[in-house]
Amino acid sequence: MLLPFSEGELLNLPDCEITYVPDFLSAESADAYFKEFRETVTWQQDDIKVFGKVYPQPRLTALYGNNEKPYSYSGIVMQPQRFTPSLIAIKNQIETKTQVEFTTCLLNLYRNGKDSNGWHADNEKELGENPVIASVTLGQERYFHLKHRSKKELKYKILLKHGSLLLMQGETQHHWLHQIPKTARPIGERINLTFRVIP
Ligand SMILES: O=C(O)CCC(=O)C(=O)O
Ligand SMILES: [Fe+2]
Repeated sequence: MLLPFSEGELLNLPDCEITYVPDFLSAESADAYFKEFRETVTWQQDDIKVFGKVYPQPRLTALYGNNEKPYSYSGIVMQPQRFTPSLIAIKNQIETKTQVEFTTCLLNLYRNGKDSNGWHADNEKELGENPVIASVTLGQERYFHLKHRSKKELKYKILLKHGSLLLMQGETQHHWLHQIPKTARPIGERINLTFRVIP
């Protein structure tokens, strides 16, 4: 994947390849995209199964793509809708930087500080051996936590700001877990777009 260092910060962590690009979108286009996706995406709340118990997922989601391939995780199977022009525009902007062609975008809406995304790796088998994930943040900034699977002392957190891009690639999903924790602070809504490759 091509990404000149001048355009992003490669996190100084072992066993992973994670790049943060804080100013990926201008504030104006990030504002406009937030408003558009908030209003026009058909957000759904699925149930997830954790240790045999069923809970409503603590955020809303939607799936878009340029093929018919479903995406399955945590016992949920999502069918994609066709990419919208705005999702295609953002995807093209990411592809220019990364030289990777993305097929699918999972959108997350965190309505407030109680919404979250628990510890996981994006290692579903449809994503291939070394998944490439391009994650765009719109709206409220939230912390993104990382922890190494076996070296328990290795932890990291990064504040993902409005209009930023975070790229995970290489062996990242084999060795690290990530989460968006809850926060007790009164905060606003955040939309996250995670572009993925499901060939
Ligand atoms: O909201 C985020 O920044 C992370 C989302 C995520 O990890 C996922 O959808 O797999
Ligand atoms: Fe993830």
